[in-house]
Amino acid sequence: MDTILEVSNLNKKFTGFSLNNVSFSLREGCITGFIGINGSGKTTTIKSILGLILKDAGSIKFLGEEITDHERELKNRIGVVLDEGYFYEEMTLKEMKNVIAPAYTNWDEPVFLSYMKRFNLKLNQKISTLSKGMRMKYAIALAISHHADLLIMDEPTSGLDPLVRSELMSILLEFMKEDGKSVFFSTHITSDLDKIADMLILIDNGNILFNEEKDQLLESHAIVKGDHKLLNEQTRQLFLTLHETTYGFEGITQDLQQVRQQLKDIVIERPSIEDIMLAHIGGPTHVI
Ligand SMILES: Nc1ncnc2c1ncn2[C@@H]1O[C@H](COP(=O)(O)OP(=O)(O)OP(=O)(O)O)[C@@H](O)[C@H]1O
Repeated sequence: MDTILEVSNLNKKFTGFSLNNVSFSLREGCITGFIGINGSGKTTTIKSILGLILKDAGSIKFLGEEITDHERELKNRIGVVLDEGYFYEEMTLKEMKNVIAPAYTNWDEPVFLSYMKRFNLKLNQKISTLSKGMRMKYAIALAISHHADLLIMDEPTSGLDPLVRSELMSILLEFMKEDGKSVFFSTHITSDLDKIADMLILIDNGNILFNEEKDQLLESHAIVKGDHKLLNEQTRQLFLTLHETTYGFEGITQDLQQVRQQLKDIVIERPSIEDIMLAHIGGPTHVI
């Protein structure tokens, strides 16, 4: 599968926070979830990719070309949905569209109008009167009406109810039906990714901790529960995180084969993406 976007050694320093040699690549035809807790660096990474903040160092290649060298041409092929919708509140949806559309050479008005209809959005409605869900749908309609190959979204599901979140997931899956499309979206609501993500990238404190296929990640990790007596210095090493009480333990392992060999009478369960994320950043898993 071809690489659509390649981020190499991206560095950005703020007082008290830095992106440290952030490197990852996005594959064509994949939905990639960019996960991490609040303040881990997701927005900073996305804004650096889009040139909305100036990176200190690093390279960002879109389809093999340095993005800053062919900015206008390459950005024509990227659709963007940002956390703070960069809209003028007093404008109507039509007026705002008239500001945005000319920036894209491939703008497709009939496609835009079909999304408006489908999302039940009125062109003469003011931006300020949109609910959060409607605002998100409007932002998506604007982002995908110029035949973008890559859709980049920063926390698109934040603040949305489960119904709208699930609608959004369906829209993304539909967008992916056409050949050569890719989606990169950041979220801390990892349950949104259970059904739709192909790849997962975890960032923590400005460092990439993993960039792997979702199914592979779910298969290579397991929740293990057992009697406290099974734990010793050696068996403890088999776990990424471990919660112990006087009665039992619960841990997440990446080495199930060794766990099965060394620990008997254990219960093994499938972890969620959230369990895996928290295990890698050293946060709490379940409370026993
Ligand atoms: N312009 C800025 N100046 C100084 N610090 C900043 C600036 N922008 C972001 N930061 C800091 O960088 C860190 C990472 O922020 P960022 O918004 O990238 O995290 P995030 O993973 O997107 O978080 P969230 O999920 O809460 O949106 C935070 O500590 C934030 O305060």
